Amino acid sequence: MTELTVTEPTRIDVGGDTPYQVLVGRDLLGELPPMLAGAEQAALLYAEPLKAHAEALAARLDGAGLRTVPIEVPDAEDGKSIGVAAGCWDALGANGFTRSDVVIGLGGGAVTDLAGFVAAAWLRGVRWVPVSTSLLGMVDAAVGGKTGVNTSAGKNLVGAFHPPAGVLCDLAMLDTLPHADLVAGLAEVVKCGFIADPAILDLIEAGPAAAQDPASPALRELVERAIRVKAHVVTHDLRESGLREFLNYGHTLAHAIEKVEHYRWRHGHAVSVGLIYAAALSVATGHLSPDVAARHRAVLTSLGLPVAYEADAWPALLAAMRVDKKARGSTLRFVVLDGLGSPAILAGPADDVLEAAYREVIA
Ligand SMILES: NC(=O)c1ccc[n+]([C@@H]2O[C@H](COP(=O)([O-])OP(=O)(O)OC[C@H]3O[C@@H](n4cnc5c(N)ncnc54)[C@H](O)[C@@H]3O)[C@@H](O)[C@H]2O)c1
Ligand SMILES: O=C(O)C(=O)C[C@@H](O)[C@H](O)[C@H](O)COP(=O)(O)O
Ligand SMILES: [Zn+2]
Repeated sequence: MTELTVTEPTRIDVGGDTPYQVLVGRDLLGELPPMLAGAEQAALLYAEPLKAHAEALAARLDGAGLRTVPIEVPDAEDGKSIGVAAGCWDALGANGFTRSDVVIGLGGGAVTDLAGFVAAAWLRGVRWVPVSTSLLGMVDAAVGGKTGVNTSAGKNLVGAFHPPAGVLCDLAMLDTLPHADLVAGLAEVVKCGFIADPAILDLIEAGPAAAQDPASPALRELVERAIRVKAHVVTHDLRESGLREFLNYGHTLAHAIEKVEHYRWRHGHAVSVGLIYAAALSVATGHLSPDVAARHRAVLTSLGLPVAYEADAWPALLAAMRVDKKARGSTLRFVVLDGLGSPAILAGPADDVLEAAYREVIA
């Protein structure tokens, strides 16, 4: 008789005022109903590529005695708008959602950011659970309670800190994730390697192909390591009054690229270019040695991530960076590296220094 090995999920604790667990494993949907205890209804937000998964999840929730209200939203960044959120609130109202009911976001980071924001504002805050289906969502977006939508002025400019009741990272979901989206998620994993856990970089360098294989033990280890980095940070600084800013390494330029590209670039691709820029800025301001900056380029390139952007985009990028959330008045603030695992804040660099660093990024 063949013996079946049941692998228990890894449970990663996130602390703070409202502690919760991030579960990582395969075939985890059975873990969801206990997280929803006390709810009569669950709104299930998803986008079209996850429709089959949403139907399966709704059937499971119905079987557990919950009335499921499926809400299909536009895919990817098209769903991260105040108009889409308003449509979701209309659906909650039409179905009489009360404070004991829950919102579930089934999808990548875009859907879970939207779902969390819908939950944060409905009745001034109801429970929500992200069921993360993309690599980027698992290692980053679903963890930490940053929720929100984009506005015409920029990325994630409206939102709320609203921690979830729990997070499901079902690695089996990655089997259907397009390869380009999987690789995009690795940019945030690499970010965690540089700001906090260099073992991540060693693992990727030892096997860039395994890092891109959803079924590999290497990818599971990368996922868990990146989640632990984020869990530690948000446990100690949910509202980004200090430590949490370091998770924004590479993001000042990344968000500007996304805006200039009208959100048609993947977030992870923009972060990859942003990491090259942040490393170059760290070198240009005397924080970092050039060999660590070169390691950024080597690791990201080995994964097939983009490391360059257009020369003539600089004025538009600089303008977009001025509404970065880390700015204080007219002073731009960047996350830089003093060394591996040693992030710091650079405040008010001169425009010519910013432009000189950008030359390292030009295609
Ligand atoms: N809240 C946070 O802390 C935080 C952190 C990082 C990123 N983000 C946000 O997350 C978003 C990026 O997330 P993303 O990279 O997951 O992009 P995404 O949510 O746009 O998903 C990318 C694409 O993959 C599809 N997809 C997702 N899972 C799938 C699956 N299992 N099978 C098939 N298709 C699947 C989606 O439908 C979409 O078309 C950005 O909006 C970014 O700003 C938020
Ligand atoms: O969780 C955080 O804090 C981060 O900065 C993680 C980032 O990877 C993520 O893209 C986040 O959404 C960016 O936040 P923002 O406040 O700069 O919009
Ligand atoms: Zn990010």
